[in-house]
Amino acid sequence: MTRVTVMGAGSWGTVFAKVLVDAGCDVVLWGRRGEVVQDVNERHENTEYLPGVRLPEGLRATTDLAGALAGAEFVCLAVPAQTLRENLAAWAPHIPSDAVLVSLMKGIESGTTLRMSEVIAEALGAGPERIAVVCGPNLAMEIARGEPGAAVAACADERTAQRLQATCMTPYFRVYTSTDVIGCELGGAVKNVIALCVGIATGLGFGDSTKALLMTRGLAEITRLGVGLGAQEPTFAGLAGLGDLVATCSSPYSRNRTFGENLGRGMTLEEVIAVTKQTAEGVKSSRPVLTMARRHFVEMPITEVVAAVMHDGVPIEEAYLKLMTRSPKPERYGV
Ligand SMILES: NC(=O)c1ccc[n+]([C@@H]2O[C@H](COP(=O)([O-])OP(=O)(O)OC[C@H]3O[C@@H](n4cnc5c(N)ncnc54)[C@H](O)[C@@H]3O)[C@@H](O)[C@H]2O)c1
Ligand SMILES: O=P(O)(O)OC[C@H](O)CO
Repeated sequence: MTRVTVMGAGSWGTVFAKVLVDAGCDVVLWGRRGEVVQDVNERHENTEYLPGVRLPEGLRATTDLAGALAGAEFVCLAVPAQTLRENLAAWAPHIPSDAVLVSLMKGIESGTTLRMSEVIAEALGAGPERIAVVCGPNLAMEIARGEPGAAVAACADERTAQRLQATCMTPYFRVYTSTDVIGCELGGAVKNVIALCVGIATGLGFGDSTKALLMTRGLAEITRLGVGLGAQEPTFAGLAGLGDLVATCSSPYSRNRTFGENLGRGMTLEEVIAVTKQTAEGVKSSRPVLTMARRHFVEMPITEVVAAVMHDGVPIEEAYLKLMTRSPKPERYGV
């Protein structure tokens, strides 16, 4: 039995741990809070994050860091992107030196503009053959219910990607491999920024034509950035690109889309932050994504207005006008 540790007992960490148990692994879920851990162990539920979802009895949860990580062959990381570096500093002494480190996260580190795999490499000094990511259209609640879903397991080393694929495939969760770590991570992180914009449009009362416009042009700017940073263009037509963008921008389960929708409905940024209990990665990631884009001379107009609304106090009406009154140009997809 493959021994896997999942670090972070929020929505996705808990669901991915369930997937791993269903795939036949020996899984330990590490959480910070005793009450969540107790809930998982005693009631087989994570009431706070996934009310009503029955978790497998074989899933063990713990707050004991050393015990959780001892003997892990895969360590899956599912904490908010902006907390990863400080967490890894505390976890590092307990992580087995040959464990594969799997990012389940979809964010870009503020300040450094690093992807999660890059933060892992820096913080743990691990080589690319030990660092993988899992990305795709995976809304926690839907995968938790066993609805058919799929993801991409990406690693620079194809054999590691294949090992990871074998570790988390179930009859309801299909996993493909890729060696395009950059493309998968950027697809996952930047779609959150586009979903914020789609949410704002939804909150303003706009319909499917506007949403399709934002998703299509959003994919164009994600692809431009990705290719500029060395990703493979076809990745953005796949599960980690188009797939995740469509799922997130369409789903009322998406925290990013919901965050934007609340803003579009007229709540202030402070009010939306106060009612958002789970992680909406696009809010903080919008700024470092824009910084990367500028550094690489990539135009990202949707990201630009989202970052302006989230960080510079620009009113959404102004942002909307700015997007719609850009200079006329031919339609271009990708670079
Ligand atoms: N929820 C989904 O549907 C989904 C799907 C795929 C990927 N993801 C990605 O997974 C990552 C985690 O998201 P989530 O949905 O589990 O978020 P969440 O908000 O549901 O849970 C976050 C977890 O991290 C913990 N946490 C918060 N601050 C922490 C800190 N400083 N140190 C340690 N732990 C801390 C919380 O207690 C909680 O257990 C994000 O990058 C997200 O984009 C989420
Ligand atoms: O709830 P969100 O907006 O973080 O999106 C969840 C997943 O990333 C969808 O694939």
